[in-house]
Amino acid sequence: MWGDGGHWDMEDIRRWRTWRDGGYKEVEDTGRRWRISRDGGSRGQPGKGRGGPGAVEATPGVTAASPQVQKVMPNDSFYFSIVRDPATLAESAFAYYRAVAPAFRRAPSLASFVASPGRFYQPGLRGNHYARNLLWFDFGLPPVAPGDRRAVAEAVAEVERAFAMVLLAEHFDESLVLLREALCWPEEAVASFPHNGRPRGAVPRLSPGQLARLRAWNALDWALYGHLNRSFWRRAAAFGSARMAAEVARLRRRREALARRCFRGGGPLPGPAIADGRLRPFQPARGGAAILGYALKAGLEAGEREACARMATPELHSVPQFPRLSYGFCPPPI
Ligand SMILES: Nc1ncnc2c1ncn2[C@@H]1O[C@H](COP(=O)(O)OS(=O)(=O)O)[C@@H](OP(=O)(O)O)[C@H]1O
Repeated sequence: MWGDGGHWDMEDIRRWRTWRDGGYKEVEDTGRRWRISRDGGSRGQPGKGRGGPGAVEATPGVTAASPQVQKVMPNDSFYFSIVRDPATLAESAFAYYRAVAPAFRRAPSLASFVASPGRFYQPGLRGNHYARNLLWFDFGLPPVAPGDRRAVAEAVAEVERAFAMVLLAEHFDESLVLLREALCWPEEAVASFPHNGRPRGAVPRLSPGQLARLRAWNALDWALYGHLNRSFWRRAAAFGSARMAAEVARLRRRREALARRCFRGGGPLPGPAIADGRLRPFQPARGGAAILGYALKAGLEAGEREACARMATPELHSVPQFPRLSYGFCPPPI
């Protein structure tokens, strides 16, 4: 994603900064931990992305939903987030957060964790939020029993109310097309590259049975994801399938051309092969697969180099630049 990414754990950060009225304001974390992630939570006044100069926020976790955030964000802020199938999210988290989640660490392998996660999981242990219902956690939703259908439905409705749009990681390009449309962004605004990926071959293939087990283990996330997935496809249908296909194809062509122009090797490289520390993605502990990033081609002229570097920069280094990039472009309504 364009510099987003939750592989960066920000548990120790108690404040985050947001841009408004030409200056930075610090927003106090309400006390619980949060992380920049592929999903997140925020209340505020969603759905008014059109027509105003309001900020655009791809939110981090729950604390973005706090009244403190609402105080400093413009009323017409456009809040969006992104979710992923909880089964593949769980596999990714197992690979990435093994060192910090006791439930993952205690399991001798992914297969044994998937076979009986309850054997290794103890609720409340520091780091175990990575091991169960991570989307739910990141959205800051209250802990409810998965069988409590009413409570689950209320929590899901709250997310739907808070976010003008929730994207799907599995359909990242379609998501970018819809986001661009909602915000009247120019095409170049969504020219971006996947970050924090793993080399092909390093991602284990889960069997249908394993996928089902992980979805059952993450039942709250599965309920949330199912709902948001349906909303996403309703929006995509309204956009039009032929139009979507054409825009996605154009986005991919643009990305390929940019990759050839900007990056050494024309694509992602394992982090350790990237000499520039500002472009090297964080590498998780405990011998996981190398996380991929991008190295710039030699000989780029200054302007191009800066543009390429922006797209190559992992979230760890690019988050501080977010505020100045956060603007919508829709003309005001007449
Ligand atoms: N553009 C795009 N399209 C599809 N998939 C993408 C994209 N960008 C990132 N990714 C995948 O997201 C995973 C990394 O996510 P994050 O950077 O958010 O990190 S985290 O897992 O939340 O910590 C990581 O998934 P895994 O490889 O399964 O771990 C990335 O491959």
